[in-house]
Amino acid sequence: MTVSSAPGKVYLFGEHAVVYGEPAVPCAIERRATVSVEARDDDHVRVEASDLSLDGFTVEYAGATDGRPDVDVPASLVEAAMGYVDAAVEQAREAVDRPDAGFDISVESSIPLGAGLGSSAAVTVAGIDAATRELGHELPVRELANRAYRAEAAVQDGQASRADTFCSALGGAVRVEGDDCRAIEAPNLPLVVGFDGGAGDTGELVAGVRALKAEYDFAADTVSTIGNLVRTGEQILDPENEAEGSLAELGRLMNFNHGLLASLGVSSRSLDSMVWAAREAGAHGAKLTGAGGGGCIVALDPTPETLTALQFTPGCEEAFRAELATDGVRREA
Ligand SMILES: Nc1ncnc2c1ncn2[C@@H]1O[C@H](COP(=O)(O)OP(=O)(O)OP(=O)(O)O)[C@@H](O)[C@H]1O
Ligand SMILES: C[C@@](O)(CCO)CC(=O)[O-]
Ligand SMILES: [Mg+2]
Repeated sequence: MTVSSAPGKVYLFGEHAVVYGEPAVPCAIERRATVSVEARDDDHVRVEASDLSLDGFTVEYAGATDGRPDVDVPASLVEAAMGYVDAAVEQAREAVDRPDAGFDISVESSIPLGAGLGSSAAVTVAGIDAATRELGHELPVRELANRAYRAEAAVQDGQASRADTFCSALGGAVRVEGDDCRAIEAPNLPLVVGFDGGAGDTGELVAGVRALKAEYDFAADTVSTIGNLVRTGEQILDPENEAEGSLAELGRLMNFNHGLLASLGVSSRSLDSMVWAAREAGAHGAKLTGAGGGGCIVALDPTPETLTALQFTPGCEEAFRAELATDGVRREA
């Protein structure tokens, strides 16, 4: 059996706009998905994913792509649930040129699903890494990130950036602009996450922004304004420019970024109320993170105030400090 884990992430800046070639800065956080893979003698794939919101289920199905699990839930739900694991299996088979390889897979994760913390990227990165290693191939981390990107893009109908998967594979803080993916010096930021217990569908939310952008020039301008904001933010993050007041300025940009995302229709009542709770508690700034629609916000606050305020905010189910994960994909014993 081969086991790999990979971290989730928060976006300091730039989600959604990154899909259209603008830069973004995600940071990996110490919440991980762990995928265990064992090769089988046949071409079946059996997946145990006890953290899925379908209340946990086990399925087994045959064949390379056409076999569908025989479970008593609507096909669309199963597809949504299994899409990323399926796509990871396809990428692993292709990487080692074993189209008929079968696997027993089990997924455990401390990253809430569909909540903006990159659970899909973490599962995909860890899944491809464990499955290829199980077949005796160790992919270089950039190739792993590239394959994980292709898997996410396939599930999200071609609408994905490289940001989540690159960040999860590499760990730390990264900067992604189109195909240009690089590690940046990881700032030690006082990040606080609030989670409303809900989820959003990344594919749908991305499609919504794409439609707005196609309909209105000012929505397209909003997307490029997010890009400009990220370029300003990364200068403040640059350790060479670090100055007193940097945190306050980063926070102000996060607030601005949240407003722009909200105008693109990807916030929600509970995300907005957690953002305001954080601001009123004295956070330097707060914004939704990831695709939005529900899920998580990220705030900047070195004091305990935001964490405490979020714990008492109606609609916030969980709040925690997010430590930067310096390890990306990790080969577990
Ligand atoms: N523990 C898990 N086991 C199996 N599949 C998982 C697990 N966690 C996430 N996934 C897959 O990822 C999907 C959620 O991905 P989605 O991109 O919608 O949200 P996210 O990655 O958590 O948030 P975002 O993309 O906004 O950062 C789930 O529907 C499931 O297919
Ligand atoms: C919304 C989005 O920008 C981030 C989701 O975590 C989509 C993507 O980059 O693929
Ligand atoms: Mg995702």
